[in-house]
Amino acid sequence: MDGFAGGPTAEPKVCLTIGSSDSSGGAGIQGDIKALASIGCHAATALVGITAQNTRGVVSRHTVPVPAVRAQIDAVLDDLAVDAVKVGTLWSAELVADLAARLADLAVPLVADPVMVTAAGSRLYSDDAVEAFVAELLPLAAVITPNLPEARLLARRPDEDDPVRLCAELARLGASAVVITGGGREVVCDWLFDGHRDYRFRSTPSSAAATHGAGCAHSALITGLLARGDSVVEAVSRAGELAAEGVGRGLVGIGSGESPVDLLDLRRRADALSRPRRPIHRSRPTDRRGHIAEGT
Ligand SMILES: Nc1ncnc2c1ncn2[C@@H]1O[C@H](COP(=O)(O)OP(=O)(O)OP(=O)(O)O)[C@@H](O)[C@H]1O
Ligand SMILES: Cc1ncc(CO)c(N)n1
Repeated sequence: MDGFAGGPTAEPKVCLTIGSSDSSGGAGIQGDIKALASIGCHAATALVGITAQNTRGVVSRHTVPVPAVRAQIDAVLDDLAVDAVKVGTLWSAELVADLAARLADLAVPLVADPVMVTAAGSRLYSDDAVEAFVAELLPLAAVITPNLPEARLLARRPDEDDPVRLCAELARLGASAVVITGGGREVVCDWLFDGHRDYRFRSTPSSAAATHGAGCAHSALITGLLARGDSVVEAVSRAGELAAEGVGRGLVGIGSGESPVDLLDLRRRADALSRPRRPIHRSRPTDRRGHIAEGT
């Protein structure tokens, strides 16, 4: 059972994710939708870019015009009661400035994942977008979630190896809370500064080469968990565990490069559907879904 025996007790929260399409379906907006669904959240989306991408890297990228991004965000915020917002790929300073202007008065948590380089090593930002992010979006965010190379770029500390010092520097630049993710084959450790204390969350590293989308899933999970009312520390801790599980059961075999994480446990779902169905005994004829046919 999935815990619905007595009927659902909580309504799904609504999260808006602002980011780019990944044609291979593992990261970006597609990854966010799956990660949010895995924790019972409804994902609304605003596309800022389109990548032609597979598990080996980004082949080409196209930006969505800033007014078209703004129109998507307005359409969602004007109608849906959004409980938290995530921002991913940065693309350009013009986009970052417009997002900051639109999101400045947001009354719900904003999670900013400054995606600059993908797991396969492809670059997804312009230099002026980094400066604009630090000046305009970073101060608005409840949490920022760079990985170690991204944290060095944002903090302008190219030689700093200590995540705790990088968290402190990003907090000094105005971030309310900073998570530096440290996925890897040998050690997996995320560092958090929540504005008060430093924390370290270790996960068991999965040797499976299925980390495509791990960072997007992690920040989307934090967004959904904040929407559900978790504190920053709780959300970061649980998101790290769930992301690590997603890597552990990642879809090795899909794509020849860095295969996608799996937050939705697709193998279990595929397996459940391929088992023979039990016959339905009813006195009246049923349709293919087992519904009793009308008028009989
Ligand atoms: N090999 C691994 N084993 C277990 N968990 C992992 C592994 N790699 C990453 N993770 C998990 O995924 C989360 C995201 O970490 P990672 O450092 O890979 O993000 P990222 O570099 O921003 O990813 P991306 O390039 O997809 O944006 C981490 O919190 C960690 O828990
Ligand atoms: C579109 C997109 N966003 C984010 C990432 C991060 O891995 C990616 N690979 N592609």
